[in-house]
Amino acid sequence: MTGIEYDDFLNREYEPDSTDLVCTFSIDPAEDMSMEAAASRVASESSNGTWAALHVDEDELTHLGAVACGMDGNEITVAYPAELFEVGSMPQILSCIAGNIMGMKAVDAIRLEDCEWPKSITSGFPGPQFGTSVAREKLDAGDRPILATVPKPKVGLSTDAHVRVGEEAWRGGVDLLKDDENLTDQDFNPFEDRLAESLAARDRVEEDVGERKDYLVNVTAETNEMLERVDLVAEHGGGFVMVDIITCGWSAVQSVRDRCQDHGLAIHAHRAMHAAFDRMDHHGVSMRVIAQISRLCGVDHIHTGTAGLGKLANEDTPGINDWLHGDCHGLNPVLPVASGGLHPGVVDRLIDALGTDICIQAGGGIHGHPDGTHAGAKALRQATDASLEGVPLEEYAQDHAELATALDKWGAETPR
Ligand SMILES: O=C(COP(=O)(O)O)[C@H](O)[C@H](O)COP(=O)(O)O
Ligand SMILES: [Mg+2]
Repeated sequence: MTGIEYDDFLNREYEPDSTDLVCTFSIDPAEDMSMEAAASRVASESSNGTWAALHVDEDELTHLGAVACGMDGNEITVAYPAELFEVGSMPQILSCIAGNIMGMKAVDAIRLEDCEWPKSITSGFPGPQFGTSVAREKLDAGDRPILATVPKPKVGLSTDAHVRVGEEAWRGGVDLLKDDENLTDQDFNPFEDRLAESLAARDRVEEDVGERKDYLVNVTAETNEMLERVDLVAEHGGGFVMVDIITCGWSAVQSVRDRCQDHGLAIHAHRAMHAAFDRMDHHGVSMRVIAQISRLCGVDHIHTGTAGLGKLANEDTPGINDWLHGDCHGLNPVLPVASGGLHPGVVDRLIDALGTDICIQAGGGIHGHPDGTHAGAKALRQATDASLEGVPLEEYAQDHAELATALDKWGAETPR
């Protein structure tokens, strides 16, 4: 028997091995705490320790205890043994690495900034079924960014109006119609009517324009209901579902991912409520980690911001997108979605900042076009084509009237 105390969770000499989950936190220790004291409490509470000294078999301590092993300024590194984690359970992992420690008195603030995921953990998760390949497997976008639009007003349109807006946008050149995060199954626009009528319109447009189109229908609901909605999407011939991944929760996301595998459906992840975790730069869970978790759970698209060119608070969009595109023990890459305040006049800078393996999503930047949705969609497509051809937007606009009108209205401003 040996005693476990906080000091047992601190070892500056420890070198994480390839099976450890290595997490980087930034912490503000409480006034009376040294960095070491705070770091050891973080490692203890997030693995197998508690506030009181315990008397246990030495093996239990060494096998399941996390180790605070790095300290650099206010950043600490904590290594977790893989055996601490249940295979394939994102809720269980988060109850460790982003659980009680978020509210500890030992720290005034703590933020989970980044994780290095070992194969022993990633192999318990499916990862994306399609990821970036949706551009070619489900759509005809080739190597250009996928273009998507969300009808506005975000809720309140009747089913007919919603479908009409979608049809105009598809015909104008966007690939994907998307529901907004708070449109699900309300009386003014019931889920199944909207699904059936939107997909019927999609089929008509595809026939006429000769390009594949699809619909990101928001299936978000209580989990069993959500799975039924996923089945309905497959029955009606849809290729994608959209899920509000934070508000419905990780366990529900895992269930949806399983069901989508049965039907060959791709998952568009909307991140509404993420800012409750990631907006503070000194506390919470970073968007980078939320994106990592989402990839493990198997979403195909995820919103990662606009590199400062849109309406929402800024974050490290290029860094997150690089991670989503990069290798992660063979999991498919995820397609990052840039959304929030985008319009044709910022598309050139967006592609410069984020490359072409992205989805560009615009709501107001299409439907707010002075000549309406069809012209707005054309302008977004023209801005994308111009950027890929390396032609300045103003020059391209000389013989593309819809883009010219959009640039007259919004210029290159980034909205607030
Ligand atoms: O409705 C929109 C965009 O509409 P618009 O194009 O009219 O601004 C999206 O839900 C949010 O912007 C998502 O933001 P994020 O991608 O940051 O989660
Ligand atoms: Mg929205």
